[in-house]
Amino acid sequence: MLFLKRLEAVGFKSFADPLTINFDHEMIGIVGPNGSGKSNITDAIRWCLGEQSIKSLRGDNSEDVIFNGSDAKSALNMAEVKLTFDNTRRIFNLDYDEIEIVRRVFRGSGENEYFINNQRVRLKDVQEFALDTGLTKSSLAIISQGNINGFAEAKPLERRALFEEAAGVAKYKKRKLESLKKLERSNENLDRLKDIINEIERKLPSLKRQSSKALRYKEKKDKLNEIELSILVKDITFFNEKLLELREQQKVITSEKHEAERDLKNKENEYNELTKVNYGLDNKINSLSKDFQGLVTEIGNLKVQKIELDNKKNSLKMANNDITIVEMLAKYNDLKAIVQMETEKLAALKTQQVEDHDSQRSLVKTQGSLNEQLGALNRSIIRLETDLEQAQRNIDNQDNLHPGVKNIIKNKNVLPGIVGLVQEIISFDDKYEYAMAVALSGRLQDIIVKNVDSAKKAISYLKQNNAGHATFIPLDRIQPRYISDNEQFVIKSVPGFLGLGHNLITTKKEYRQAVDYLLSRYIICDNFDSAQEVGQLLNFKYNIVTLEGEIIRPQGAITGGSRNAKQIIVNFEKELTTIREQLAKKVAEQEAINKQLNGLKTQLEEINEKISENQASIGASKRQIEIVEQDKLKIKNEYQLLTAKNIDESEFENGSESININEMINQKEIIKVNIEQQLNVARSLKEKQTVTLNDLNNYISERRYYISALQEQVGKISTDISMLNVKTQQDLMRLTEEYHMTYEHATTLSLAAIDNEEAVREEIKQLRSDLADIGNVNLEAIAEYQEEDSRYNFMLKEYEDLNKSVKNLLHSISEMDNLMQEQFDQTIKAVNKNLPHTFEVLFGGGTAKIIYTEPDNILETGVDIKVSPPGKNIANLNLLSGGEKSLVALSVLFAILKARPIPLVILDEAEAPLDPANVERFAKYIKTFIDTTQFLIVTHRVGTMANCDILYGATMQKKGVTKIVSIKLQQAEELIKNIESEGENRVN
Ligand SMILES: Nc1ncnc2c1ncn2[C@@H]1O[C@H](COP(=O)(O)OP(=O)(O)OP(=O)(O)O)[C@@H](O)[C@H]1O
Repeated sequence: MLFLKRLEAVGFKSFADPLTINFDHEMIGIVGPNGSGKSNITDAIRWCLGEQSIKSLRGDNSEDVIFNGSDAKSALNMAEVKLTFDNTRRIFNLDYDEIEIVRRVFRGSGENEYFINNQRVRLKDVQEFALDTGLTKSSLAIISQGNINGFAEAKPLERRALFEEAAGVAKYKKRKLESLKKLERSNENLDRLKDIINEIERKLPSLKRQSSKALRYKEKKDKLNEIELSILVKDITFFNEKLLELREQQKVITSEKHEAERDLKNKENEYNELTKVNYGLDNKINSLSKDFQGLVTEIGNLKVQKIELDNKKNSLKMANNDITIVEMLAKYNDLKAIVQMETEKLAALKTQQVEDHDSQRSLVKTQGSLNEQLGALNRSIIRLETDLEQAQRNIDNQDNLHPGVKNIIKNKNVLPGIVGLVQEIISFDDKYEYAMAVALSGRLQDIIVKNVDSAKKAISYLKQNNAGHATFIPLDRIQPRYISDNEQFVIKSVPGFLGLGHNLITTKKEYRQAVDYLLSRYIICDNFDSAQEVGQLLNFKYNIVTLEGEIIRPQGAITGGSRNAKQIIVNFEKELTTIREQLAKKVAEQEAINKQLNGLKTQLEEINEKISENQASIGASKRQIEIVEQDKLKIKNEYQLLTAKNIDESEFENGSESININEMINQKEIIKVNIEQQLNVARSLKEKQTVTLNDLNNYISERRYYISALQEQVGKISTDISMLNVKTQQDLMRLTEEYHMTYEHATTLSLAAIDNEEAVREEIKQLRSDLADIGNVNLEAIAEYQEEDSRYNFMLKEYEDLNKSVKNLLHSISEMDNLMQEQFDQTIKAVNKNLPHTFEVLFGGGTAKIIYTEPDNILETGVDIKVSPPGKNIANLNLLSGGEKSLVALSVLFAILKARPIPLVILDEAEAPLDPANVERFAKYIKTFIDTTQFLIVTHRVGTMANCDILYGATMQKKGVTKIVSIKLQQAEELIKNIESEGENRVN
């Protein structure tokens, strides 16, 4: 039978050159001198079929099979052997007519590669294949000179292996061994799983308790959180609405209060004016009363005088009077002098009066202009107050800020380390407004924070609440980069260079680093020409900004055009401060004018008093003149009466009109009536004004009371606002700290509806008390329990599966045992049937029998062999000669081949110990098996060679490199002769 079709090798042992041997015959002989590489062919076949024992391949390590180099050829780095089998009889369980097996090994890595029909396979696969060929270490399919006696000398158990191989149970045994190993591993795993399951079972009940307690806690806590969050949001919303309402109320009441205060002021002014008028009326009434009384007295005096004169006249007429004329004249002259003096005094008083009136007019004029100024000032103050309110509103609302920035600033109190915005910490001269706006463009709303950690927290806050984004400048991290001293020195001399950006900013010491960081690489120039010059000097390396707001960027890009400063830097704080300053200035001006007006008022009062006093003095002076004139007239009349002539014609220009006392009395009466009328008018006026004054006084009291009530309300609202602010802040803080969200974000959530707030608050109380009752819980126990429970179930399942597979393994082992036992026993029986015959053929008589050492334990029994060569009775195989031992082994091999054919048998000088007659018998007998077995025979024996179908000669034409050539029997015989004669020569 043709089985092994071809062997190809390169680099394997002495096969340095590529070698191909076509085994196209059933009985192939290989001949050649010692060391020519014949046995290397057998080694190559075994190695290719997965032989792992390097010792049996006559080497020390796996790389020893690679060609090591010789005088003729240097060493190779790889060995490769390829075997091509005929598989038309499907000896290999593969659906191919031809099977190629390749093995390679590489020097250095020692790595082996296996291929079956060009498919890379594992060693195990190739070894399974080898079992199908029967060409394994322990089989009788490869018999060499070295192990031919081994069969006879082996122990029964070692010999059993050979029959197992022949019975084809070796592969089941191998599988059984694997199954047993697997069984052992599975049992170990079962123990391990049992331990784990026990451990989990111990832990699980306590974990379950903890988990269900934690679940109860969590359920209540979640519920509490949910409704508490709703309540919190509801409260904040309510507080916000209430705050709006209160602020509106406060505004309305404050404006009402202002209105009332203005009204009060007007009424107080009115009251003061009226009081002043009343005071004037009192003076007038007093003065008129005084005049009236004076007139009454004068009229009375005149009447008495008239009576006296009438009496005197009568007595003078009756007797010589004693009154000296001289005395009368003297008296008269005295009175004349008094009149003279009094008239001069009167003239001086009138002059003074004119002057006082002038002063009074000038003061009134000044008062008028001051009042005008005051009016304008009041209007400015109202305007500024409105602006102030607007600025404050802008600050409160912070509408100019980006949403992210606004959110951070709003929550500044709950976020750590927030310092403020860039726009809040800087100030600079107004003339740099455009330049700074350009230099800081986009950075004004950067947020300065104390450190990187604060920035991180703020960013995660923004992320968590989806509240926009912002840029942060951490003071502990930023590193300003400055323009070098040399460069500064160069540009300082350029006319129009104003300074470096950071040097033109005023800020607190602690923010200096941030300002330097933002502006230290900006150069400020007064116009574009100087900016251009600076740029050229520094090779356009830095930003250069002009006062007009043009900017030359590094590498020369220019931005410019018209701008609106107000739109550039919207700094409400600054605006607020400016308005406050303006307002303070106007209020100071208002106070100064009020002060001036008060001074004027005092001056006017003084001048009015002076005028009234002067008026009174003029009146008194006039009255005095009148009285003295009357005295003069009296003397004149008496004189006339006495002397019947005028006292002094020159003195009495109206001498023709004699003074008539009656007439004087009449005149005085008329004046008196007139004064009386004036007095009545003044008194009734005063009465009316007193009523008005009282009314005003009452009104003023009422207004004051009303204002203080309003003030009280404003105070109360302020307290309420503060309280609400505190509550809102507390709730917002809880929202941030406990729920990690902003109010705005919370309002976007779908929260539990609160229909009955009282009930919900009651529920919160109940939940809190429930939670307190539950006490300490381990929330992680929930996940732990779930994990452990599913681990437990998983382990149980594993345990069951493994248990099942153990049972399956046991079952298949027992099946394999049965199969092996049956197959083994059948094979032994079949071999025993053939052995007597094969024994007899090879020994030329006698008999042999295979026996079990433990017939009751076929599965493990050793195998012995009883032989009886012709005429001999042998108790022990060791007693046989070397040749006999070889013949026993060969007869068993042939018995096996008869019982169960093996496709390939390799015999490496197996017949060497036999004598020529036995060699002949041996070779002829082989011939009877070639229908079912292919033989590869390494031989030196002519008898064998003569029976081979083809002979190959192994030579080493190149030193150390085997070459195989096909030779004829005659050439082989000559070759053998040469070898033998060379051997004899060496011996001689
Ligand atoms: N790795 C190797 N590299 C080179 N040559 C090797 C290597 N391994 C073995 N050889 C050579 O192979 C030869 C042995 O070959 P082999 O045993 O096949 O000879 P043989 O023809 O069977 O000899 P004999 O008739 O004495 O049994 C030796 O010369 C040995 O040096």
